[in-house]
Amino acid sequence: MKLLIVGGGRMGEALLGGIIAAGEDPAQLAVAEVSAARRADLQTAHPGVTVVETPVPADGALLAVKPGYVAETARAAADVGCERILSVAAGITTSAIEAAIGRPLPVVRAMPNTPALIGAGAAAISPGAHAGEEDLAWATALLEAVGVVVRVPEASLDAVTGLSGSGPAYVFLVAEAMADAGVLAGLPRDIAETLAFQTLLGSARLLTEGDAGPAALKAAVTSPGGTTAAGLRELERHSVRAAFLDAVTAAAERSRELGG
Ligand SMILES: NC(=O)C1=CN([C@@H]2O[C@H](COP(=O)(O)OP(=O)(O)OC[C@H]3O[C@@H](n4cnc5c(N)ncnc54)[C@H](OP(=O)(O)O)[C@@H]3O)[C@@H](O)[C@H]2O)C=CC1
Ligand SMILES: O=C(O)[C@@H]1CCC=N1
Repeated sequence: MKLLIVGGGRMGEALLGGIIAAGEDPAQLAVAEVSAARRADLQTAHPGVTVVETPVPADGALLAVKPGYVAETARAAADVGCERILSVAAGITTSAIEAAIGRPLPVVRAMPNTPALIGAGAAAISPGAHAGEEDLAWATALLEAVGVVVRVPEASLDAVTGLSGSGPAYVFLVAEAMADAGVLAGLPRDIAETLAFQTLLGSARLLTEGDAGPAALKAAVTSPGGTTAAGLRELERHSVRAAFLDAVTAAAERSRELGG
């Protein structure tokens, strides 16, 4: 096996689906998942992938279990002969994983996000004490198959978790709120959702595909004395900007707590 994913939950399956969609041969992939019901779902959704209850040997193991299970699953993957470990768990440090394994195996820590499922993920990675350039290149290639990857010092991974790891949930909340607002303004639900979701998609593409930053793009929508200025005044009055600052700060702090 090229890759063993330990934990076939929401993040594990998003990465599995993204990696297969990017062209990886399912016969080279295995998933170890404790829940029998999840194993059945995974086998149906991803034909050709080896779905097992406990880890099997692979070139590398990607740990996508809850933070509390990382130490035991890292040890189990190392014990069956996986040659390097990539953990995507919030908060759990490479030194904690290395201590759990008890011998110098390369460990890389990453924080991806669920848009990896459609190849639009954002991930940051950091090496552990025994991970070299080859190990980082392995982890980068894996995650680049499903989105963009940046390298950060490990101390920054909690901030990454608060911003882009948890970030899709903030955007989905905004999407819900915009669609609700359209309904409040008198639009049918399906039309409000189509317009709200496409507005988010188009705006994200302008941010990522063009040269202009958010301030210039916002100014281009905001006519003097017009509708957008009236709407933005309400967002500022409700401290939406401060709410995002607090949300990312709280999520980063929670990531630190999970590690402790
Ligand atoms: N969801 C997200 O958007 C993101 C999550 N992450 C990280 O990914 C990790 C997984 O999160 P998420 O996918 O949301 O969680 P889930 O609960 O959806 O998935 C974890 C899965 O692992 C299974 N599991 C638990 N112990 C073992 C074990 N020993 N061997 C094999 N499988 C096991 C769980 O089974 P059971 O439920 O029966 O215990 C569950 O199916 C977390 O550490 C999280 O911090 C990182 C970035 C984004
Ligand atoms: O909510 C969580 O703890 C995980 C980590 C980042 C996204 N989901």
